[in-house]
Amino acid sequence: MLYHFYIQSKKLSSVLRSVKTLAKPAGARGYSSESVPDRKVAVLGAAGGIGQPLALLMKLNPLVSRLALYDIANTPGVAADVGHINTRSEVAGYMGNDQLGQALEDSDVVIIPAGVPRKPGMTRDDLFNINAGIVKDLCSAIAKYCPNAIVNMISNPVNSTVPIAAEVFKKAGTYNEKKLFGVTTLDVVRAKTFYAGKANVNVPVVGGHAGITILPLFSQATPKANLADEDIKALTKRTQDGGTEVVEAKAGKGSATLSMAYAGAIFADACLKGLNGVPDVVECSFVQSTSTVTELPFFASKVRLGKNGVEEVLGLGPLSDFEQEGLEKLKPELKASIEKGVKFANA
Ligand SMILES: NC(=O)c1ccc[n+]([C@@H]2O[C@H](COP(=O)([O-])OP(=O)(O)OC[C@H]3O[C@@H](n4cnc5c(N)ncnc54)[C@H](O)[C@@H]3O)[C@@H](O)[C@H]2O)c1
Ligand SMILES: O=C(O)C[C@H](O)C(=O)O
Repeated sequence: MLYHFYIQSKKLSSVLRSVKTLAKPAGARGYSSESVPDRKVAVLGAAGGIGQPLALLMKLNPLVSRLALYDIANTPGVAADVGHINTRSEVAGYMGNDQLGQALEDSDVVIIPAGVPRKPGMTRDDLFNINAGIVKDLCSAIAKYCPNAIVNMISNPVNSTVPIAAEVFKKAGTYNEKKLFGVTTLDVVRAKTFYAGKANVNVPVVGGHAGITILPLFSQATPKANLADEDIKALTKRTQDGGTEVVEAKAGKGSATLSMAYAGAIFADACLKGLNGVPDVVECSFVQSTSTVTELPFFASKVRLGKNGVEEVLGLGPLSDFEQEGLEKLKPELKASIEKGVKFANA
């Protein structure tokens, strides 16, 4: 079990090895002692199903020096618990709107898993009415207290919450398209797992984060398995329905939390590495897009991360006929979700 986790966790190995490596000088981890920058990460929704294991994984990340855990309830307990782990970062818990500013001040990266999860029979869009307001308020506070932070949006529906965040930041005059990310890493994690069992593969997943808007590009998998078209179709559907598979298995007790915390920790780690100047950090993410990718204003693409957030949004690359068809099919739904978010933020 642990062995499997190790194999799957190659990208997160620096995080998971941190307990051991923290006993060594910082230089042993690829940074000289002087060059390990001070980095504050805030998790909003830190007492939730994703928030708690994500707080744990961020506490294990040696790139984090300050960890702020914010929620509307229960953060003192989570912060006390996580804070006893003897790794680099100092942990502080913040609870309630009065403490949100303190939680956010000076943050380099803000991760948002705040909001309600799905129950069986619901779509992610069914969460819009509650989560849109939560995200809008949290983003207004980000604009006020840490306008330069990188934002990792986990709260669903990501296809709409990211455009909401963009509009809030635009209104506040703080929008930086290079620093706003919808976290779609779980789609990549699933595509890799379903495609190749436990092996270390790379599969880009583009589009958005809901049903058919999730488009895994198995034709670009490396290393490539020799699979029949029917198998690729089945893998695509399973990746698109991965969230629903977990929601149904949890039978009313929420959606993916542990795999999401893992995925969120990988993405936040990539953002921190980019900020710290580590070269060639590439992850898929739902970001502001351009006509060189598609006509849609936001789209999940391979993104090169750097000191300022997005360094480069990479093109889609060659698509198979099946993927090209999937791309055309997803556009109307993704466009409508983006427009719904924009309209809500400007109402
Ligand atoms: N992007 C993805 O791939 C992905 C994957 C899984 C889940 N999600 C989404 O993440 C969200 C959270 O899921 P969960 O399972 O952790 O839910 P959860 O209910 O277990 O936790 C949510 C937490 O958010 C907190 N919260 C609510 N309003 C808040 C506010 N205004 N400020 C701060 N915190 C607030 C709650 O108190 C709770 O602790 C859901 O919207 C879910 O759909 C996204
Ligand atoms: O499916 C959900 O509602 C949660 C999340 O978006 C997921 O993909 O697991």
